[in-house]
Amino acid sequence: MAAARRLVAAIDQGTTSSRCILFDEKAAIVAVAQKEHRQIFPRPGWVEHDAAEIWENVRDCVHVALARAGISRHGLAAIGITNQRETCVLWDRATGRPIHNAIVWQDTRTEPIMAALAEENALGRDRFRQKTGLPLASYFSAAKIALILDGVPGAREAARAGRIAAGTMDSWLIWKLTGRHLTDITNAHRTQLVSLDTLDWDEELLDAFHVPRAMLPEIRSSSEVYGHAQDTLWGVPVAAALGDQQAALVGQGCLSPGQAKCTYGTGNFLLLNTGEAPVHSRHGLVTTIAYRLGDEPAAFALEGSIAVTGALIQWLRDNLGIIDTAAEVESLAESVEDSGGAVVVPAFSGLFAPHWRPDARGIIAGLTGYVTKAHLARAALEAVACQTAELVEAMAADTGQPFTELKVDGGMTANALLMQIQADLIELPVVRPSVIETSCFGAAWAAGVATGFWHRATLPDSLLGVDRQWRPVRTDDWRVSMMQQWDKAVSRASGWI
Ligand SMILES: Nc1ncnc2c1ncn2[C@@H]1O[C@H](COP(=O)(O)OP(=O)(O)O)[C@@H](O)[C@H]1O
Ligand SMILES: O=P(O)(O)OC[C@H](O)CO
Repeated sequence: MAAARRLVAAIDQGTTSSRCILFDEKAAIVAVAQKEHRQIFPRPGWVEHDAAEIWENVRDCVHVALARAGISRHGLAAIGITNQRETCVLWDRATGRPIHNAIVWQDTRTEPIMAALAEENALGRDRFRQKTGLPLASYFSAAKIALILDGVPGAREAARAGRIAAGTMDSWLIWKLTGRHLTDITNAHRTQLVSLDTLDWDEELLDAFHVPRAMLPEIRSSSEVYGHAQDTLWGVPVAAALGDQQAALVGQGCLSPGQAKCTYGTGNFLLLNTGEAPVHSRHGLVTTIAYRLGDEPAAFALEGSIAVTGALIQWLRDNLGIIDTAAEVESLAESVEDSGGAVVVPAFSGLFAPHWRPDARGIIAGLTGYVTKAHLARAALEAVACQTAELVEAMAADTGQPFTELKVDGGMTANALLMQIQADLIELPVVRPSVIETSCFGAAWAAGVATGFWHRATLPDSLLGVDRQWRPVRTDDWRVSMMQQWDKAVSRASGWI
């Protein structure tokens, strides 16, 4: 009998969809399965997901991917998880059912709680930031957990008594797969309940956000065997979890200080590995945990987070109907030479880095009768590139070390026009690897290393080659005028509510 084929499965539980990708030992993609889930918008600024639906989708994706690869669970060496961060779910430990929809990272309803904390809590705005590396923003999970506890009758008492569990999506999936309540440090930190000093749940933060410790998972490294899957995936080791942006950093092979990548998905996230000590930003970036591989010390990163990039293209498709598919935005935008003076600021959830303006809302500025849907498509791509250029600049200012190139990945990097605009705006080469699913690959690699499928010394980027590069071609004048227009539009969008 032929030896069973050994593959590693990455589960990527993203904002809009879940997918499973199977990699072989050469990091080649053997099979992919993907399923979208409902975006639930109960009110403006509110965004929810049904965690039970997500679990079903994840399970289906794994089984479809296995079928496409022609293998059974016996052919799987390990499962690694990567996930949308900050989105959190509370469930009943006895029934395993969520007690409320998951509240998504983009949801802005905790803004008043964060504003009150900044004013009233003894820690104060600066101390929160110093302690956690994160600003007081609705983006992070802690206040979302408290909001559910206060909104569901009896939930707070049940949580104190240990009957309700809370977790980010990694934790929910590990629970569903293995029955164990764990999370990895990269995800745990994004709740804003972990201090950078101890890398553990922090009593002062738990108190400030009114989150009972009894409901929180045990914090583990990003790469170790957490447990073995049950039911139809019986026995497969679940051996890695990383927030999707951290997983992309790992997948791009940015395992040394000074290495950075930008992922273009629903939002954009630029992460720079800063090594074993946290670096605090003076330019609106956040300090985050990059990864902790088994017993190795944790690595930190500086992060620039943009809430809306790919989501803007989805909005053009789903809400305005000016394109049928996300990919069509490229040919539409290419049919014109510029945006015709239109500037889009997609501040749907306020503005994240480097501005942190919860009071901003989206605007389209510079409209005249000349502007067509093609100009809007181009303005949308320019908005993505301008926001990213701001992050590159902030990071260079924080570290005093300008990048020499920008490594990119994620769904939007299929858009060559966007990549060219990006290279022109940052005046640097933009480099795309052969596998743009780097979050999945990073999670697969971390799970593979934990189970001996890959050797720790086999660095992820040695398995991935470069697919394409874009070099800057436009003039300085063009770049300066683009950024000036952008700054002007950002100031108009800020303070809108
Ligand atoms: N060719 C394209 N041009 C522009 N945007 C695209 C293109 N293809 C996909 N996108 C956008 O990229 C996002 C999907 O990327 P992906 O990395 O799968 O995101 P996520 O992991 O956040 O769900 C969607 O928001 C979609 O609108
Ligand atoms: O689902 P994605 O890829 O848009 O990622 C979302 C981020 O993790 C939010 O912090």
